[in-house]
Amino acid sequence: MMTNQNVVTHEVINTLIAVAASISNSTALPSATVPESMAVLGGFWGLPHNKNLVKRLEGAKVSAWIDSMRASSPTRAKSESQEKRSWILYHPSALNTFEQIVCSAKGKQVVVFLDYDGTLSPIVADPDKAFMTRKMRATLKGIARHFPTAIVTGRCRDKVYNFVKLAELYYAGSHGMDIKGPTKSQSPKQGNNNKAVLFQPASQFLPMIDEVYKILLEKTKTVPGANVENNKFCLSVHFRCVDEKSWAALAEKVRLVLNDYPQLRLTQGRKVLEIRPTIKWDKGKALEFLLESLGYENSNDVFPIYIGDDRTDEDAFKVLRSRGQGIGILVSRVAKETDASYTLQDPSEVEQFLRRLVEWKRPSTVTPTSV
Ligand SMILES: O=P(O)(O)OC[C@H]1O[C@H](O[C@H]2O[C@H](CO)[C@@H](O)[C@H](O)[C@H]2O)[C@H](O)[C@@H](O)[C@@H]1O
Repeated sequence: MMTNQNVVTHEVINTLIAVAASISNSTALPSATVPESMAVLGGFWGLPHNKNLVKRLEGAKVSAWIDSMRASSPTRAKSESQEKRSWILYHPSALNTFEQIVCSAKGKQVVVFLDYDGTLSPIVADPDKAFMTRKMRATLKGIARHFPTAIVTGRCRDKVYNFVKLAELYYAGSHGMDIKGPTKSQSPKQGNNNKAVLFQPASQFLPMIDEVYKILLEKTKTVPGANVENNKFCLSVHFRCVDEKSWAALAEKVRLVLNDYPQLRLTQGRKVLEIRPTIKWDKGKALEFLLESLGYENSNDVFPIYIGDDRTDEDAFKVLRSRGQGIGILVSRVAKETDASYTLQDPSEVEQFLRRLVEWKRPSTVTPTSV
């Protein structure tokens, strides 16, 4: 179905065609051959009068996804290159600058937001085995004792709860489209109120997501290593165990399926393509929703700390930047474009940072002197 929203103007189309033509190294179509209005089909530009151009545009889209996925999960870190050194200058280690960070947080309510995969658990080949260490769980427990704490993840909420297993946290699953508050309240603002917040802005998409999940399972079953994960309000197509030679073919299968679902969009993560509703909701909006639920909507006395490793975490880093509040910490060993202000290398550094936060907050114990 064509809506006003997905009809683009002649001018925009001409610009796109010129860009696409320059990408594919060919000449732009004369504007006279472009129809007056064209529908955007599932994020791909439908140009019925020139099939070759359509193919080139679609090809460009698929390779852009693949390039983006590669950039999100580089296979090895470049050694201390000039690029990395200057990146670190602008995004210093949150461990090396810990005193500076807590100095800015002094007198404010710290609220902790944590992505799951690649942040609390190391990246592994099998998404069902992305376990957190016991040490991380113990540290998280300590964090939740002192600060309101939320897990903000692309995963299905129930699945991430089964990994984390802490009832005192907020959980924002499916990229924030499924939010639930603690069932065991510890946060200072909540007192003993055990009422769980529940917010699901994409619930009308559930039947469509289920339908697309089944189609994708069927269409990708011939690609060795491909794995489709149902994250309730969104889906993940995993490329990690697929031979790189087959990536383009797998991405093309995904694109073809999505052509029939213009209400779904696609984002790229670490060797994963994520399919989700086109609603304006992301991890940044989830962060704002949670701050509001905690009563810090217009407060200057709050200091949110968001830690994440993925492109989807950038939405949350951007929100913090524009609010001018708190800090974003990117988990990465390699230089990446980011709106985060600080970095940590891997989940073990995340655990060290969180442990230092607990120690900072814990009242120092005075040893009684014996007479
Ligand atoms: O927002 P996140 O918590 O970072 O979730 C994003 C995706 O994470 C998971 O995939 C990633 O981790 C897997 C396990 O380490 C790894 O095998 C995969 O290659 C990574 O992309 C999760 O399985 C996805 O559903 C999430 O979308």
